[in-house]
Amino acid sequence: MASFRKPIHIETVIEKIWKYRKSGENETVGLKDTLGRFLGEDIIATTDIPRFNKSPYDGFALRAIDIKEATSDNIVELMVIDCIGAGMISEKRVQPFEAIRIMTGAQLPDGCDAVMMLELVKEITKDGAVYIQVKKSLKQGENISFKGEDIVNGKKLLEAGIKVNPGIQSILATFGYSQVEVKRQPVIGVFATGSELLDVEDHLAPGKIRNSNSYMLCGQIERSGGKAIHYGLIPDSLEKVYHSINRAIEEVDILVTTGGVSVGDFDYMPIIYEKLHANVLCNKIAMRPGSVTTVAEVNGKLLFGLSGNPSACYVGFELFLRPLIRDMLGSKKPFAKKVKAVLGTDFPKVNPFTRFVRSKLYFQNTKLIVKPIGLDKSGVIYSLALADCLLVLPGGSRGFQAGMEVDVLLLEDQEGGEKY
Ligand SMILES: Nc1nc2c(c(=O)[nH]1)N[C@H]1C(S)=C(S)[C@@H](COP(=O)(O)OP(=O)(O)OC[C@H]3O[C@@H](n4cnc5c(N)ncnc54)[C@H](O)[C@@H]3O)O[C@H]1N2
Ligand code: MOO
Ligand SMILES: [Mg+2]
Repeated sequence: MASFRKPIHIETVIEKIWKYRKSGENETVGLKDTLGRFLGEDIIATTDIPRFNKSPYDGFALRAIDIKEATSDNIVELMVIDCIGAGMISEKRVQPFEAIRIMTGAQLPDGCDAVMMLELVKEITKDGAVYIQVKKSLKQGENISFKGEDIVNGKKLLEAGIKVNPGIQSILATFGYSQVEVKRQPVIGVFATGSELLDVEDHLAPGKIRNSNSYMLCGQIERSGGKAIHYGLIPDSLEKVYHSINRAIEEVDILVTTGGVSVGDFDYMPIIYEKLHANVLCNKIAMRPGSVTTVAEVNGKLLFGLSGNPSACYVGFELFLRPLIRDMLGSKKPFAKKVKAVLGTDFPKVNPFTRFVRSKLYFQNTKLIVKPIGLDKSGVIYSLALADCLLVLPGGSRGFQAGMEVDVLLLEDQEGGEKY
């Protein structure tokens, strides 16, 4: 007989699971392998950037004072005494009315305080010496990239827990990090349970469907920064599911199952939690979809029983597993980022539980508009492919009208939020 389950609030679930979160350890990886990883250490500048005053143009380094009066009617001639490219240093020092030919990126020679672009001067040769004819003046400091203008030595540039993007890889390379401390990726095992399930390569048979949740969950785990172990399928068999879970739980930081958590005859997960002597933290959450999301703890490890219904499974992962994974990766903003948007269409359906509607964001002039996408049923999959956010509609007895301001949780954002 199905037992009554008391729904609990999302915040309470977070509080309960947060007690079992584990801070992730660090590991060292080569710089090329850091993309998408999370920094395990703060990154502090160890030099000024640029390291020296340098030329941003191919041109001539000169003294601004010498060309102060230069105009097209008053051409000033400077003698060119040297030529340097990036990586070269001039040993010469300019005297009045002298210049040094300089290429982009080369260190500005001592005594020079401005750079004139090549295209703006005429070069001539007189008595075997090269001169430039200058037709315009420059201010002191004009056309120079100054030492430290980008980054000052000693500045804290990036905090541990930030996701590495290509720009961060450029910083790491600049400061000589051939090896980088990153957070170890939490390992999350995924089992799909259900006798109706087939593998992707299997031919369809009457009453059967292909397992899509495992692939979706592994993708969600990887999008969150974790490492997924795809354990495959288990039919609805108490013994098989129990033994598979018992074995796998040793190999992972968190174990996720989909299916079999509701009250059906073949929904064995509740009995399996008992058999595992698991501490069930929740088995009904005041949310839609995903109300059957179950979380249990076995010897300090979390076991998530997500719904078999694909959309409920997806939402359960995003609300509870994503923040846990991000937290283990050292993120100070482990939750999905929440923004305000304008509801683009009426949503009359009422529900006592908070609803998370797969939706899409649009810009309309300067306004951010959110519209539900696809069918709002927990068994559907198409909306998952198209959604870039979850529209949050608080539970209650009234529907929602177009034009109302609503909260939206971003699915693809990488910065995150401090809470829901
Ligand atoms: N009498 C009641 N029935 C149901 C209740 C309830 O409260 N009382 N809750 C409903 C809600 S809400 C949900 S959500 C589902 C949860 O079901 P389970 O978590 O037990 O999942 P299953 O029964 O195993 O499967 C549900 C559905 O999802 C399909 N499925 C399962 N696994 C996969 C997979 N890996 N890939 C794709 N699709 C999958 C499965 O074939 C079913 O159609 O229970 C409601 N019932
Ligand atoms: O637990 Mo269900 O997800 O509301 O369809
Ligand atoms: Mg079921």
